[in-house]
Amino acid sequence: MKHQKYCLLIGNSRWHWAIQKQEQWSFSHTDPNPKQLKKLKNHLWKWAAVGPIPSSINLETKRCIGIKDVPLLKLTDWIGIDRALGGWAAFKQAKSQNLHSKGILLADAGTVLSLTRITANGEFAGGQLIAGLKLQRSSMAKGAQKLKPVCTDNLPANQFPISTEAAMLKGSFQALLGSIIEAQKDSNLPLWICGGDSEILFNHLINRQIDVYHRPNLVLEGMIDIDLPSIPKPNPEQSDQPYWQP
Ligand SMILES: Nc1ncnc2c1ncn2[C@@H]1O[C@H](COP(=O)(O)OP(=O)(O)O)[C@@H](O)[C@H]1O
Ligand SMILES: CC(C)(COP(=O)(O)O)[C@@H](O)C(=O)NCCC(=O)O
Repeated sequence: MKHQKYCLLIGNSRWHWAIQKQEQWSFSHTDPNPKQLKKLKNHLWKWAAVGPIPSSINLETKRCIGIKDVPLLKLTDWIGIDRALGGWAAFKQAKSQNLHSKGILLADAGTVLSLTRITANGEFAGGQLIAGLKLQRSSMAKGAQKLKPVCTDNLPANQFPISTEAAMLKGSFQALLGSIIEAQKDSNLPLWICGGDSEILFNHLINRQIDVYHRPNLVLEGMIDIDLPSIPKPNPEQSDQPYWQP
């Protein structure tokens, strides 16, 4: 089966792909791989980056999504494109289900946990940035003499573990969970959550009487939907375009 087109978001930990097969989009998250990207760079439909772009590859600038392409109001030019796209996609989905009357709060649990507030009118209204789960754990190991890198992702069930590693795992997770719960309380907005650590966070959030919607691939969904004035709209009749699977 041929892949008609794909989108790439370069994150700070991983590369995130949306791949269209026939009429269906699927999503995949890979380690950065400049060699593979070199092979397919001429076939990318749209791309965007908040992480490092390999210097050896010239990706087509007309296919790069910028802040100006995202139809939210009051966006700053320094906000991460992943926050803008995720916020727009969440706002659009909320609006289509009539869940946007108060606005929304987006939590993107990536390398950095970004909290992004969007008003009922679709305006960017600030947020918070917190070191993400892996980053918290690696920073503790780097910055404290007696803390070693954690070797597992398994979250301890015990709220107050005895071992150092389990305490690091639990503490970093609670830092994220607590930040999200507190921000949701402060904003009193429905919470949308996406990103690499969103599933485990969602599983802990659903029991907390919070209005929470889990859409792990919101940023890629935003990329698929966004119109770029510089590139033609896809022709659904044309199924023999070049393809590549990450
Ligand atoms: N295979 C994986 N590789 C790296 N991080 C992963 C993986 N699976 C889940 N994660 C979690 O995802 C988080 C990074 O989220 P991700 O959405 O990949 O970040 P980014 O968009 O910044 O590249 C990490 O904190 C980590 O705990
Ligand atoms: C906050 C981020 C580092 C998150 O990146 P990620 O963890 O998703 O790779 C990124 O959105 C970014 O570089 N933002 C620029 C600053 C801002 O949004 O205010």
